[in-house]
Amino acid sequence: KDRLQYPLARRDESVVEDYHGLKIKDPYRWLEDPDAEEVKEFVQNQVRLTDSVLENCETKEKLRHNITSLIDHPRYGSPFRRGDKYFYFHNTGLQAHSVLYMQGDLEAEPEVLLDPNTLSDDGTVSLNTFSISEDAKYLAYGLSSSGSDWVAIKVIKIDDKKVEPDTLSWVKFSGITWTHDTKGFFYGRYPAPKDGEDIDAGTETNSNLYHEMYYHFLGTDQSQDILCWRDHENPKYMFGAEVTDDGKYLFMSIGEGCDPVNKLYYCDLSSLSGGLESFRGSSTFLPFVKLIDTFDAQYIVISNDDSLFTFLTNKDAPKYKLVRVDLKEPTSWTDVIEEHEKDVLESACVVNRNQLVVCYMSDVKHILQIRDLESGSLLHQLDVDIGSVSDVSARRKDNAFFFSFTSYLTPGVIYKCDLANGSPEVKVFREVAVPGFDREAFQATQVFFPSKDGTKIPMFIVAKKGIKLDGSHPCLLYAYGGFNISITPSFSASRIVLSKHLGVVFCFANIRGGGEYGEEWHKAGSLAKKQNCFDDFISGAEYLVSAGYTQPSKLCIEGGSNGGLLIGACINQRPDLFGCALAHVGVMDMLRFHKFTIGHAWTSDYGCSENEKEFHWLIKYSPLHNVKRPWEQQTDSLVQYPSTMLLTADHDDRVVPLHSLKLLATMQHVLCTSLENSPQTNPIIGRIEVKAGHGAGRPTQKIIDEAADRYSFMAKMVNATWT
Ligand SMILES: O=C(NCC(=O)N1CCC[C@H]1C(=O)O)OCc1ccccc1
Repeated sequence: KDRLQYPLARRDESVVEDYHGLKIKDPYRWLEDPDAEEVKEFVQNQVRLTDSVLENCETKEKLRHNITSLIDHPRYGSPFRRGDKYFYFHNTGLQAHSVLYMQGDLEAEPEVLLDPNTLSDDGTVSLNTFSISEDAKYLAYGLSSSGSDWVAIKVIKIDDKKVEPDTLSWVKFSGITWTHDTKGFFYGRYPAPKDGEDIDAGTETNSNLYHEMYYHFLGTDQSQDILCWRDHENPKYMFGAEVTDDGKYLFMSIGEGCDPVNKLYYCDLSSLSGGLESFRGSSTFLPFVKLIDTFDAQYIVISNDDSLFTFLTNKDAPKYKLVRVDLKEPTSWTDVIEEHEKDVLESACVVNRNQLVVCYMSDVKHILQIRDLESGSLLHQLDVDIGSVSDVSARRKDNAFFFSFTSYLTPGVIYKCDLANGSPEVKVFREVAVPGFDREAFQATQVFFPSKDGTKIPMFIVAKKGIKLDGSHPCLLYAYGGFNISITPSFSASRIVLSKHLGVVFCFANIRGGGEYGEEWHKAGSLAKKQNCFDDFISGAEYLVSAGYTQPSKLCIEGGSNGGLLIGACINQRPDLFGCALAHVGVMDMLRFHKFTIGHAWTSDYGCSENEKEFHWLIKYSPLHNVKRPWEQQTDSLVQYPSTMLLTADHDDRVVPLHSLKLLATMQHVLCTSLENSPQTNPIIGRIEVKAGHGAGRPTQKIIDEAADRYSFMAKMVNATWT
């Protein structure tokens, strides 16, 4: 590849910061201001460079066409019930967003309730959250613009589908929780930014602190909402509301980061003499009882019979268990379902009056069981395929429930499980066929490879059937590795196209930091042990090479957000091991991430550079601070970094674009422009999207366009040929 002409970016050598006695330079600090003309110019120069590289990626249009046609199949969400109606989401195939439908019963003619595609002509307005009142009279929904985390809440009256005047602003990281009298709902927000009106919400970087919980009375102005709770002593606290199935209790969970731990307060709504109205105009908070007032563990409300409650918790149970307590005797807890010695108890919900639908994750595959609510004892095990169960939709008063199933080679099936007559009857409720996809042509296997410290790491490998393990195949290795998030099997149209037409073997490594084996697995990839994530991922790559799936020059690694950090760290640590690297919206500046938007919440996994001990963890792997020209001792020559694409977007206010921009400038300087005859011929480029954010709510066309860009870049860089 001929060497690229990179745009030069100013280095401000005067920016030096003292971290606990260590002086650290930050010459691209100026890239942190999205509104600065110089930054806009830097972005334009990078976009021009990337466009010139992408023009020569021959498979782009074929990929776009094939991904479009494979995505163009009908997709459904599990139906869910409110009142006596059914509701479900459906996308005919290429709609920018799924549409919310409702039906009187499962055979009735469905009618559109909310079509987010009508809310903008370019699909940049998306549905972030929603909730239908208990009596199915109202739908409250939160809209995001350009992929920002900021939400505006609106309300529709269901019988005439008229949009009500209610409009709630500056909502963020919030659900919508109706009281069962349908008088209104609880939600979370931040104080409006001082110059709030004229910011392009989602492009600002300031820190989100002082979250608040409010209650909105239907039909009134937001200024009339009552402030239920906030905590000025703890600016990082965030509040989530939930009303119990019987409508009696408001539960508020309090978190201060991303760890699976929360305080849990509750308010007996029936005990409020004048109801919530009596708090209008008053400055007193709701009267909460502090059931749990520490961050020792996570507590999730599963069900209650009056004051007798069932919770899902990881208290003394890193793989979770079900416990019971009577609010009248809040110190005596009993186990309902004990912690399993290997499998993670992921969810439980009440159905059929006195039964539980319980979902375990066992070696990254899901198991569904029916259990007795009172005793927790196992009644039935549902035999589902190897893959992922999601979207379990059940109500205590119903004797049937729905759940979705997907896997690498199963686009999507919705099952209905009927419990009316004793043993469960599971039937396919909806199954989508994907024209042009023949699952028999592929094979999905799970392997366990040893990491650097010997820990066995699960990995899924998907390839065309019968490939020879001769190291000749292009390979795409993906992982995340953080925040207790598990990467379970799912269908990816774009990866099927890569496999079918470019012979790509695609893999998912379940590295530490995720939730695959519960909280111990998460902790083993966090804080002082974050390097385990990188070791696991590197070992996975070495396994794929040694087992003959691929070779370094044909291996592409991909990850997003915390997974983008993974990619940034791994190309710094092992530039020789990969031919291509795709890092989406990565956290790249580990010394400053906590200063922007919601970054402060991630110190639970990363620590914070303001703490000396934690600073020394972070400086060792921070992508921005560990870019150096690779030198190969044995050949006494410079090897180069893999071809690298950093992807970000102007309205990403989850992981602000400055992370990718600073890393891009640093890599181009250290590896390319600061060296006359730089050996770096592999491109180092940035794909910077406009009117787009972190990923949630991205319209279908933008998903397709980005996939075509990044995978045609990959195809060219690993010399994959189209067949
Ligand atoms: O920040 C996150 N989630 C973590 C997140 O989005 N992260 C964590 C690291 C970078 C990025 C990612 O990997 O997507 O969500 C916002 C939130 C809501 C409620 C309570 C705390 C925080």
